[in-house]
Amino acid sequence: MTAALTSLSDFRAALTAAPGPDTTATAGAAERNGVLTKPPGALGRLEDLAIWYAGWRGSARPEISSPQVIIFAGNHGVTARGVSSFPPEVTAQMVMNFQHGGAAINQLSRAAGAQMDVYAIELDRPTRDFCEAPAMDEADLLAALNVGWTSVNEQCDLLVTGEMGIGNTTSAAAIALALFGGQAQDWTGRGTGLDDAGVALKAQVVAQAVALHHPKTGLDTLRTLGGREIAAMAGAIARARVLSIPVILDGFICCAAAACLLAESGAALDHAIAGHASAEAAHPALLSRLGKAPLLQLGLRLGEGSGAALAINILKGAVACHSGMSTFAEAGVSGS
Ligand SMILES: O=C(O)c1ccc[n+]([C@@H]2O[C@H](COP(=O)([O-])O)[C@@H](O)[C@H]2O)c1
Ligand SMILES: Cc1cc2nc[nH]c2cc1C
Repeated sequence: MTAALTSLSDFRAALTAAPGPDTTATAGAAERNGVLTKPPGALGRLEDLAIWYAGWRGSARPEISSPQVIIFAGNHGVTARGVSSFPPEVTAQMVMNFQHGGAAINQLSRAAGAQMDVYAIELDRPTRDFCEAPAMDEADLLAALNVGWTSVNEQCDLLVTGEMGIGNTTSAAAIALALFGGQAQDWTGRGTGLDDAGVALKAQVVAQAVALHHPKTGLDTLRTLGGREIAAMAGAIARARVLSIPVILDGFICCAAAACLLAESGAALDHAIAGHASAEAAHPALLSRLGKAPLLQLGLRLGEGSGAALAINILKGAVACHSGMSTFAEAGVSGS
């Protein structure tokens, strides 16, 4: 089992020191891609995906056989301000639903052939209302990062992190505002279904929180404005980076977690792609700040890792073509 980190500086150091992709495998995969039985470029983005995946797995002809989907759940003190259209008890109720196999992500994980794990993190101890105080202290942040860090199956060959947390689009909007600037309205959306008046109130909450803390680093942004499930996603994505396990990012909240890592290290997300653009209004802008183009755009706004889980099969398709197709020479097909 993965050992827990003992300090935030250990976390930073591990993230910064993580190795990049295997350039020999990348070059080998690019060469193989050039001789497969198809017109050059005919598989479009699938070709780039397969070569990228090959580099991270250290093999010019890789396979995807063991994806892992991990769902983290947390509760948010800021829900007391009326920022969500659902009550906070839904977080724990949905955790039960995940555990009984009844949620969308259970079905999508099964359809993708993925192992699915669920971590409910101190649901009866919500983070503090970040309009009044930092959401977490350093010990809370480290504990939540460690839930994610230690949850990654070292044998998996692809990771999706998803979340459940009523109120967490407020937290994600505050993180985006703190890291990327602009106006609170630019990052504030409807979440589970607020009306216009609700969105206006939520934007005030987001502005107030960022004005109170204006954090200077990615980890301090996570601590002051984040939530436990958001920190756990960051911990898992970072652990995957250290283990060279490719990651598919999910919606607005998952990308806010990822953005905190990017603020710590410019190469922190090189092992990650964007599964989809969610219907949360600011998600496309957040993806562009991460430098990621989404694979899917289906109008999803569920969270739970749902869009990323759907994208597993696209990546599987890319890698299956890359590794399974015959070359022109093998198939006796004439080249151009
Ligand atoms: O993934 C997204 O882009 C997304 C967009 C809107 C809502 N959600 C989900 O809805 C919950 C947060 O919405 P809210 O309105 O309570 O902040 C949380 O459980 C998320 O998983 C997720
Ligand atoms: C029912 C429900 C399911 C969810 N799954 C992720 N976020 C959610 C929010 C609600 C409200």
